[in-house]
Amino acid sequence: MDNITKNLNNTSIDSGKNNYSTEVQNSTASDEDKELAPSEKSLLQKIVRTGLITSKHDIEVQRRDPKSPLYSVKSFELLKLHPNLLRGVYEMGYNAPSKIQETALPLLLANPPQNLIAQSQSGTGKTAAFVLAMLSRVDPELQYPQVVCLSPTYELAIQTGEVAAKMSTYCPNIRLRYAVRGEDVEKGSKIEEQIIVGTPGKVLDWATKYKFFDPKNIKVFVLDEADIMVDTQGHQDQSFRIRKLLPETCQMMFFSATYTEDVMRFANAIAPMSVIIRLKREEETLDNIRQYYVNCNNKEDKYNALVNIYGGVTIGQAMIFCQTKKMALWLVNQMTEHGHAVALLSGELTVQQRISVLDSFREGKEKVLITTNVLSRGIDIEQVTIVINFDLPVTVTREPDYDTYLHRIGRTGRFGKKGIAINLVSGSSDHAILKQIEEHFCKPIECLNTDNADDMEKLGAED
Ligand SMILES: Nc1ncnc2c1ncn2[C@@H]1O[C@H](COP(=O)(O)OP(=O)(O)OP(=O)(O)O)[C@@H](O)[C@H]1O
Repeated sequence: MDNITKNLNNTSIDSGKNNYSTEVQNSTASDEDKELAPSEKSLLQKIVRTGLITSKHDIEVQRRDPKSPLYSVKSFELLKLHPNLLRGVYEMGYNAPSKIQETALPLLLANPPQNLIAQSQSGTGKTAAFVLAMLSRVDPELQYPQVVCLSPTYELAIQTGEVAAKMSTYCPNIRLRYAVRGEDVEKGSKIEEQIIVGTPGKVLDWATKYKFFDPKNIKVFVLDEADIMVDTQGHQDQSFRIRKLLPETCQMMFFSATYTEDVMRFANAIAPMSVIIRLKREEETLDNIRQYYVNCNNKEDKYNALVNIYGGVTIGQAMIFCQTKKMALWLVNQMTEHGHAVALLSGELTVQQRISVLDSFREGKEKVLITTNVLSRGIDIEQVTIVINFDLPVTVTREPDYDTYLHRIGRTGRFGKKGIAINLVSGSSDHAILKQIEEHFCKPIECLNTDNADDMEKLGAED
């Protein structure tokens, strides 16, 4: 990744000049009862009944359903983005903002700046929401970092930077620098790019040890996957130490699909007077992701179920999650021995290997990616139609890890597309965990018999 410093090219953005109000907080209420056309109603019923969501038209219908996370009453024009940013957004194929985008953006762009702690379901466009806010706040005339965005993993930092690069295609003077493993700055020099996207350790080093930028100039601080940043020991220390270096007035933006009560309290303490956008528990899982479980006796049995699914469904692409690297490796060996082309991404690969595996999977060279929790969050690959939990996500004390479950299954069903999540369960403890997950999210997880042709047909029909 030599050329990781990206010049996010073209014309300038006059940030911070828009005088936004917070009227958006109530913006959806007046349109709540807007009547749908009969054809839209019947399509909606079909969606609710079958979970079949495929076309752009379906997404447009979801935009009109007040219960959908894609619901929006505004256009991007009404969000008063800079025309050059707007051009970039439309060029990315975004026709209208999602619910989180139309709610968060006016708050994030209002003056004086205010802090925001935002929750929205996986794949509903949080990244675009905070990236647009970051880009809008930059003063392109100033050649030093003004925005810091922290991601929990290398892959996610790169993905976020790539979204920013695309969105700012027509903003030539805004530039971004990645602060991730393998990236270096010449000793004694200063970073000139206005935006830093990176992982907490590297950003902290650059700010304190090497003094590559002055944290006092930072006016926007974004924590993507905020809950894990606040909740994981290493990330927490580093994120807080960075926060302490920033000016009191620095605008804080926290985004995630999940927050525990503790994390929410903590976030509120470090980002005082925040506006909070939260979901109800039953809103956290997406209806467009159908959830199943398969009864298995042991890991060999799980492997057989997997092969049945693989053979029985014309899947787009699948991500398979294992709890340990060891299990992931075992599964990769099993599958390759039996002639299946699969990719493996786990934490011990080098960063170059990780990016190359992900690129290859993104390009569709492998249909199956076997991984661990390292890829459970944020990764956005549109063609992933099935997520399989080879192992259920559990904590070290073998309690259900609800948040990881939600993030893992959220790798499919991106932005209103349909998706399937299949849990392979063996033994009574697995069953108990699955039951708890089902009850926690108040969403049914149906039994699937992979040896039964009817069941497999049902699955195939939803593919
Ligand atoms: N307004 C929009 N119109 C069309 N597509 C969009 C829009 N906003 C985002 N998308 C697309 O939706 C997909 C999911 O968006 P994104 O990755 O931002 O979701 P997220 O909420 O950050 O997900 P996660 O919780 O998994 O991190 C992406 O492929 C993105 O390009």
